[in-house]
Amino acid sequence: MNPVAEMKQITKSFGQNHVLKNVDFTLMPGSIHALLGENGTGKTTLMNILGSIIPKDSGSIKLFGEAYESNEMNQQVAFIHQELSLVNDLTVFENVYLGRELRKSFFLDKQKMIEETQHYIELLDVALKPTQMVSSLNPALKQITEILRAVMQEARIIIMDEPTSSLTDVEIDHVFNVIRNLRENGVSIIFISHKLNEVLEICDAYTIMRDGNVVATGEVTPDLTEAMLSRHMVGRELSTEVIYRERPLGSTILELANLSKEREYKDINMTLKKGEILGVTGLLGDGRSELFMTVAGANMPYSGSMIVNQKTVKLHNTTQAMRSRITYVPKNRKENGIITDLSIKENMTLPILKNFYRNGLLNNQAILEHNQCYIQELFIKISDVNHLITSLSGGNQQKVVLARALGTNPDIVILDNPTQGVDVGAKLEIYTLIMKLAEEGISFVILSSEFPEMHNLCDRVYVMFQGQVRGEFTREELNEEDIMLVATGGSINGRD
Ligand SMILES: Nc1ncnc2c1ncn2[C@@H]1O[C@H](COP(=O)(O)OP(=O)(O)OP(=O)(O)O)[C@@H](O)[C@H]1O
Repeated sequence: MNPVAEMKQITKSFGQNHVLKNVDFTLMPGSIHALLGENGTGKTTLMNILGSIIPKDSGSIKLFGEAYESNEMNQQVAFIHQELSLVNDLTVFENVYLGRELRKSFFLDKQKMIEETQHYIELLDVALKPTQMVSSLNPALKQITEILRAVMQEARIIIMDEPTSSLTDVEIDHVFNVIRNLRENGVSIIFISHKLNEVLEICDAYTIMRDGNVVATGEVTPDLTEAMLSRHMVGRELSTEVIYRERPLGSTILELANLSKEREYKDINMTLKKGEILGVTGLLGDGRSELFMTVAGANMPYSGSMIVNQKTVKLHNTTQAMRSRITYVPKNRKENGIITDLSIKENMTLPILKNFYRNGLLNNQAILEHNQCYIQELFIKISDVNHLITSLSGGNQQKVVLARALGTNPDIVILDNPTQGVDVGAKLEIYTLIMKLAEEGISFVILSSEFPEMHNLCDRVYVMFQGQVRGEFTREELNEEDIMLVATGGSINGRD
């Protein structure tokens, strides 16, 4: 069998930053191939070259056996980025045909487009309708619509950049079925991911990059383990110790009493203690993000009461929340977390910029020192803080967003999906920092779908289902099966 893509000795630099140093990458037909590596190691850059989004500096590429210059567009290679490019206000078939609509003389041939879309929906065996509005789809079906678009463009190679990073377990299964279906139809998939369990579950082959080089490549065999993959990724053995440390907790710092918001969440009663790390989990539609957006002053109006530091507060906006020393990192960094037109420095310090004025002038040195502290604590890979935030890799952008939140000197930090796109080693570093700050008395609310994340960090976990709290687990009671049961509407031993 001949490879469908062969990249040889690829190099790429951005200024003085030599990102790819003679990288070789081979993709076989009908293979699901994982591309792995720490944040900022060059995975997206390599794939941007294969997908002809940016040019290489040197090296050669063969596609389907023929020499290929990456400045030519090639419909046979599709790149599905983390931030999906669908138009919410259009239907599935309109999105699929966007920019290449079928016409009958001067008019759009809607009927034909709907029929063709339906044909491919059946081929992929998914529960979609061509005429459904994209805005009504859950994240998994949006991801699948992107895949549908790629397939209908006759793509033979589909690059997926962390396709599951904002999906729940049930949705991931759904997307995986579609990916397996594509493999059966001879499509090759490049699967960029930091979730090593998923790599072992679905991939046939893997390539691991470190610092712009390929350090390992091979087949996914039954004896391959997550530990083996992560050792290659970070170049050392990663600690398997749980980061959680027993410690005394303070008095209640946040109390939510009968908090309700129509169609989002109902009768929420929760408490958070000083220095506590509280997990809140559930499945799609559980209402946890909406609830804590309210607590962060970003989702009004609500009924019920909120007591922060013994005072009843009525928050109307995020500035008021910040005054109550509540800070918040939203999920979906690209849409809600970063300001793309601003530099790394500005993104890191924006909410506290006023603290750096001396006699009416901005003290740049103080900003740099503040930033430097977090760059070191969170191991952020940055060549120049004055560069645009978008010049950073996804995982490093996420760390900047975390640094911004922690830099506001908060009492309560709400983190929604905090380690989205962050590599395995860096995750542990973030958990270690959270634990250290909790020991210093900062309280955390971690909204997460990842059990290992909660197990590493949390003192207590609330489980939500359809906008209501349906279970509360102490650390001793934490176990994945019971949480899943409650998250899907069940109850354990008669408990609700
Ligand atoms: N357009 C750009 N301008 C300047 N530097 C860039 C640009 N794109 C990427 N880089 C740099 O190239 C390096 C590799 O980034 P890349 O996005 O390829 O990493 P990655 O392995 O995909 O990381 P992650 O897992 O965090 O997504 C980073 O140091 C990044 O800052």
